[in-house]
Amino acid sequence: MIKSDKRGRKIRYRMTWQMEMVELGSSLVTYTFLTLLTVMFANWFYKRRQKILLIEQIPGPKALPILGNALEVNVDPRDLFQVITGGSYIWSQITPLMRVWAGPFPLIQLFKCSVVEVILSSNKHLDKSRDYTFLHPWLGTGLLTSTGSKWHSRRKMLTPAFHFKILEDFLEVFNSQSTKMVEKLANRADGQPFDIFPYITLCTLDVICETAMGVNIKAQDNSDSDYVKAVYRIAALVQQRQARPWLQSDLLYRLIGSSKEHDACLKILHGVSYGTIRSRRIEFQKEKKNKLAKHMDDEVIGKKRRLAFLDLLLEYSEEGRGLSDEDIREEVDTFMFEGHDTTAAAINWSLYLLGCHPEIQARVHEELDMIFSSPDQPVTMAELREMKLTENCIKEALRLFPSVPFLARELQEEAVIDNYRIPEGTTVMVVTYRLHRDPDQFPDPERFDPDRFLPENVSKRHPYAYVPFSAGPRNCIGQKFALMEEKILLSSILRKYRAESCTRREDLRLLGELILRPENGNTVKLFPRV
Ligand code: HEM
Repeated sequence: MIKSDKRGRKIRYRMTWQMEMVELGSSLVTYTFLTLLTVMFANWFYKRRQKILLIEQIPGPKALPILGNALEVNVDPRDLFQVITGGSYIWSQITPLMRVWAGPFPLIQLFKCSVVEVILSSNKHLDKSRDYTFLHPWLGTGLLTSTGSKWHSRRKMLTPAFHFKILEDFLEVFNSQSTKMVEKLANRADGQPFDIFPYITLCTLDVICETAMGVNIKAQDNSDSDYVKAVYRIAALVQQRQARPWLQSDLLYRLIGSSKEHDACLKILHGVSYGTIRSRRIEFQKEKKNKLAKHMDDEVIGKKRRLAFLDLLLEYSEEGRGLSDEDIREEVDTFMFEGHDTTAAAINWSLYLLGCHPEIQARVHEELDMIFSSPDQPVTMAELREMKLTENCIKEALRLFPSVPFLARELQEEAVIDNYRIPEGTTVMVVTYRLHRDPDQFPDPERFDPDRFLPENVSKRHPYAYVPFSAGPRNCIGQKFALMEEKILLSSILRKYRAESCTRREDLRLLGELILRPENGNTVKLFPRV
């Protein structure tokens, strides 16, 4: 071994046998490590190659190495939805499923009911895709975004909060909040065009807070809601990240993305949800004490207590069943978002389409006039059951403009779809917007025709042809709630007013971020019905 002395002269030392052993040992470790790394890389490379070979058999557009098809969707965010659905339209003419590359990640889009059924009906493919991880800073891993055993236990825990008995108790809130909305609209019912979207959104926000959270936040009295603005902005930011692979690493997002704006939105959103939990916790404890003081505890009167959503979570946390404040917060954020934005969009789309089709609106007016003796009569379960045409209009609006225009799962094991082997780890996306326009299931698909939902027509269709609430074990937990709310809010507007839509179908611009909305709001003219 050669070393230098203080003056830089080379000196040859004799290695002791111990030193030689140490050197040999460290070389051995290095060689073993490098060999292991090479084997692991070769193994990874081989497996990836196998997957790519399988994926490449599925029809789809040509893709660049590493970037895949990402550049094709690197467009103005306002154009993204049209680009995605435009591409899917062309491919849906020749194949029920299509392959694209989201950067280095394969993504399979499904457009036909037979292939959608394979995924949605399965008990195996329940995990959400990596696109949902960009929602984690906001929604944590609440019911919408969680996977595996956490999702199972939360779903089981929260299902009783949507029991029909509880939904019936919510009728009072649906009625009172919709009355408030209709009163606010009275000032606008002068035949002048205005955007009705915010009126409906604030009403659905009030509804979800008062029903599920037990807190009246009076959003309708504060038309300039920071919460709603933050929801819209964060949805746009999340979608940008999903579409652009170079913004997906947290580090790069901090360096070149809009992370400051994202964090500012989070501050507003979490501020509202924590505030809601605090208010309800205080009320909930007061109510419990009062009940005890009056010996009104439900167990004493021999009835099992049914708790609405947030009370159920608070009860669980007080019983020490492993629900932290953070756990409650993520569910509250999930339900506040899923529970108001989806329904607001659906009511707006129904009103928009009825405003484009005066002849169908006249039939709805007729139905409502038959059911209600006065425009102010509160809606009960009996009237809800009778609103058949109104319900079919809502269903048809959800077909043409599903509030959730696509959803995605990540395969935990290989799936065979339309004879193609799709390997584990692949993202599979149901393009609901395209599925609902399949001419084999919905002839003349762009036509608004609520009679498609008459029982005799429904029975002719494939059960997975229409899935606005998703389907199977991971379907929407709030779908009954949503339909009740939509029928009450929409009918409360139409009992008092006639609506005319100011935007023609051919001029519509769609914004499909997390929720499908008209880009420029829903401009209508309202006229009082006399
Ligand atoms: C028109 C109204 C609504 C539509 C169209 C709708 C649609 C959907 C869809 C398509 C999914 C599946 C999403 C996915 O797999 O990524 C879903 C899930 C969910 N929805 Fe809704 N939804 C509506 C209203 C509501 C309401 C009112 C609530 C709550 C009160 C709600 C709560 C949820 C939750 C928590 C999930 C996740 C369920 C799970 O993964 O177990 N939704 N919804």
